[in-house]
Amino acid sequence: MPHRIVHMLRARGSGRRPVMLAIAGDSAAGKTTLTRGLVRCLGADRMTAVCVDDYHRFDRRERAGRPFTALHPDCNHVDIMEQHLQLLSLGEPILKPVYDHGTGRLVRPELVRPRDFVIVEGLLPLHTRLARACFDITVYLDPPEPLRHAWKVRRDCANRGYTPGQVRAELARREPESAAYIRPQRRWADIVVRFAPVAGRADPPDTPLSAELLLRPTIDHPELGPVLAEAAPPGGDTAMHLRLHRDTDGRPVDALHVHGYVSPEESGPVKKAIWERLAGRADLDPAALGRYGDSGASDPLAITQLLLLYHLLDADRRQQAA
Ligand SMILES: Nc1ncnc2c1ncn2[C@@H]1O[C@H](COP(=O)(O)OP(=O)(O)OP(=O)(O)O)[C@@H](O)[C@H]1O
Ligand SMILES: O=C(CO)[C@H](O)[C@H](O)COP(=O)(O)O
Repeated sequence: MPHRIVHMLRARGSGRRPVMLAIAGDSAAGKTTLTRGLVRCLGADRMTAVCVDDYHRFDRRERAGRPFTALHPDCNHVDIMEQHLQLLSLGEPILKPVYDHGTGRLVRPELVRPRDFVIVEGLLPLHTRLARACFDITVYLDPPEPLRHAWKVRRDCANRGYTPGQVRAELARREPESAAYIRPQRRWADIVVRFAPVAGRADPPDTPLSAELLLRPTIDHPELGPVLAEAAPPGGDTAMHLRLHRDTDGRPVDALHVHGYVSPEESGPVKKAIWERLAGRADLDPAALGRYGDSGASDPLAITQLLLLYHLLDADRRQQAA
């Protein structure tokens, strides 16, 4: 059982090993946006970010003639990705392949030495049991499909040389593989994050998207109830709350909602309280959180990133105490 051996090796290893965070999701689900803020906040000298789309087996031209898309496990070196995740999780360097999204070509591999924290984002980081065994924290990004499609059209046309019609045709071609290989990874996430507009509200057009975070009991989350109650405005019209949801398997699960229209008076104390739980880390840069696109700023995104920082530092603290 190789995944059990990975669990054992990671638990037994003496000395510090990297804390591993997976961020899985479909193309243009927001993985890079979430990752970028974490790296900037914690510092690139302490955090390594790896994109597992680099393990594509075929370049864009070769893929065009195949019966599957970039989402299919057969279109990726999943076995090599697994080997590399195991090495990174034990603190060992890898020679990682590199896929250039601008040109669609596979280029010269790069040496990656894991720092204290490693974020692994991409299409299939939670696809196999062995890959999943390498992570301390797992996240799945789950925006509504129409929003993700709009993000993908905009991004692929601006940065990857596609026309809107090409992107829409590719999204349609990918749908069966999204259903078969990408979306099933949601099940393995400790935290499922959905950025979306709030239905039925007529907020000004630049209002950030709201965030809904399913906080599954597979890891220990910070106690947010009292913090939210304290920050709630008088009258009880709250823009941030914890509710009990039914997960896809019917089990109850906490869901944290942070609405895009949240006021700084309400979000400020909650951010401060989570920040204080980060053990007063003066070395973190809070200004890096909540940024998207060229100049967008979002409190729901900042709070999502703060919660992930909490988990990264908490996993690191537990590991050092063990
Ligand atoms: N929370 C958010 N609020 C507003 N826009 C967002 C948010 N998250 C992502 N976006 C926008 O969606 C687009 C796609 O995001 P991003 O590049 O982070 O996705 P990705 O999952 O890394 O994509 P891929 O895996 O295909 O490279 C970007 O234009 C980004 O600005
Ligand atoms: O799903 C994707 C993640 O970004 C890409 O589309 C995939 O990596 C292949 O890239 P492209 O076809 O744009 O060269």
